[in-house]
Amino acid sequence: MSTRLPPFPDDVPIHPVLVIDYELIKAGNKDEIERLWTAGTTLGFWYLKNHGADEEVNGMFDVGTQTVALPLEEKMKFEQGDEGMSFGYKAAGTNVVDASGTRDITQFVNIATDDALAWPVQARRSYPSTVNACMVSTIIPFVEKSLAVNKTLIDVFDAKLGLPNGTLSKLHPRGEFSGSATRCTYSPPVLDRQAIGISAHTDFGSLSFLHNRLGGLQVLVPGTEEWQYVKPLPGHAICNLGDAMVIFSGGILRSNLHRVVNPPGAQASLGRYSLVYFTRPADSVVLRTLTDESPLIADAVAHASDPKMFEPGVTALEWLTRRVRNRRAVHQKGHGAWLDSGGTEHTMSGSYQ
Ligand SMILES: O=C(O)CCC(=O)C(=O)O
Ligand SMILES: [Fe+2]
Repeated sequence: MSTRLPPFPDDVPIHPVLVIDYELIKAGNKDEIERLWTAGTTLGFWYLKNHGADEEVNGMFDVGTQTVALPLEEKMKFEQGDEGMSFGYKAAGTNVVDASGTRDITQFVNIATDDALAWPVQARRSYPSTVNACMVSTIIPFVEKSLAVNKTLIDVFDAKLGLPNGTLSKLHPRGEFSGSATRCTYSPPVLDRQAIGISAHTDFGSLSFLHNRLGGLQVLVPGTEEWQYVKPLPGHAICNLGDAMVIFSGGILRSNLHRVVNPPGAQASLGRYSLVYFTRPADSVVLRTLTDESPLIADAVAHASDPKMFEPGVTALEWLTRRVRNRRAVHQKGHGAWLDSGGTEHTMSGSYQ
């Protein structure tokens, strides 16, 4: 599927995003680490090349395609439900994309890392047959690669934030239940209007390892109200930081608003598949700023305009559940649930919409 896609047009504005070389990061290259730090503290997005997961990523796109092709009735047996459970199948039209209640067009399946690592034992829930059939050949290898990449990157932020070695890593322990998951997404082509595939959001957890073939992803350009495309580059992942890292770092790190709209130009006629691995803190981790662990973070909080923002007083599981639940269409009577579906962008950019 990857070689014959229509090209991303060259006449739409694209946002400049730093390219980080994973091999150089692993080798401890100081300049590359500095560039990763710049990316994490300015936009919170970067491309990652040489991540070594191409084969697993290609396999996962096939898992996504096969799962989407199942009859809806079959997929609905694994639906997430309306109470904020993030694992399982999410049917198109079950979320809203704005305060007036417009339904989404995007379906996805989220596979819990806890289930991949416990396989064949069921840790969190069951999945469609296409997921089960590829667990050993494709999903577990993809999860292992993603865990390794994200841990390496998180360790770099740990050191740059002045935290005692492994502080952030300990908040993401492999042996404890978490919201970490693999997501295969599909949005059908919409040719007659500008459609929102995934509404404006910051990611809920710590670090996302995203793989795109078609355009459609846009970031809100910091300090403006303008959305710009992030152009998919072959072999390059797109990484972005989530709310938990903003909170842990007292706002030093950025979790930027992004959304998915129609792919641009000739790409608009194709259905859009994408793939993300989300690293999230253990369910029981209380989201709080690591002030006591780092003078740098303590200083950032001391100068923050709204330091209370970084003490939501909830666990990672509660944060995730609230954000997932409150975008479900069923909860949108009045505008309350939509307004309570946001993340750290409320004070970080002041431009949540
Ligand atoms: O599909 C994409 O490009 C982005 C997906 C995304 O932002 C998400 O699933 O959180
Ligand atoms: Fe996202």
